Amino acid sequence: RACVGGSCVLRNRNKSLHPLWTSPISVPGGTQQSPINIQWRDSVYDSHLKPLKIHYDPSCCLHVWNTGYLFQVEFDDSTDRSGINGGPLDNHYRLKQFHFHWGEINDWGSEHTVDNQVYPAELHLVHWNSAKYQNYKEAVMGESGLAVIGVFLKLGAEHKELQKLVNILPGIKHKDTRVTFDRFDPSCLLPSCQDYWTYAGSLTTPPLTESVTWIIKKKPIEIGHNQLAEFRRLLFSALGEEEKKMVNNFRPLQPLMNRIVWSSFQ
Ligand SMILES: CCc1c(F)c(F)c(S(N)(=O)=O)c(F)c1F
Ligand SMILES: [Zn+2]
Repeated sequence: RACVGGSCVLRNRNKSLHPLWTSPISVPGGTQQSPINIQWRDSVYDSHLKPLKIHYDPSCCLHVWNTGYLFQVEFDDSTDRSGINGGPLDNHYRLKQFHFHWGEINDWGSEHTVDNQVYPAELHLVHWNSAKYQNYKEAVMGESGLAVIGVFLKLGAEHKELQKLVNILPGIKHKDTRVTFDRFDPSCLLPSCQDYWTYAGSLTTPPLTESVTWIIKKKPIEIGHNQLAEFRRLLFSALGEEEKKMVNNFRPLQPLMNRIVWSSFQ
């Protein structure tokens, strides 16, 4: 650490690691961090878990941008038009954005694992508690602030609707670039099976706050090899900087500690 004028600058000791992970990878004192390995046989069926109710209005879709760590599709969250409730949730949660995490090769890339099985990518749909908080920024920092649906991606048939998004990725190759993207309903990216696991966790990116109710779908969706290859053509780096491929943008597994993973199915 080089502490100048009270602000500590972490030295990036490891050039190949994305800057996000040269800082401590777990929050000091964090007791419910994400992602985790879900051990299927240790998960506990909760008969009181209701079906998750999901409604997304395609007209809420605004744009896609390259955050310098992943690409993110942003939604208009000024009304409750798009969101979720039911399942493990006590309130309505508004859809704010969705994004993916993936590897440089097909052998890894997801953040969560199931019985230590890794998937090549994982989709996260991020929602915030609009009954308890005024906006997303406050919800990120607060108790029961966020609900994130996680969907595993496996290689197989090309995903027709996802192709709409893949087609515009060349337009956001570099960090902080953005393109308009509208009339997209992300429920087309959910598996038809309703089964899910749920547990109390955190953001997997800074600020790593423990404000997330995770809802991890049991069944993966399929995407084509060429579609995942297109994700890997994105860059962490900005225009004019030395090119760094946007790959391996997942956080390492975190300890389960004193938590139970609940299942909506037997
Ligand atoms: C601060 C914006 C943000 C989130 F709110 C979030 F929940 C997640 S994640 N992987 O836990 O779903 C992000 F990756 C992320 F960048
Ligand atoms: Zn994520």
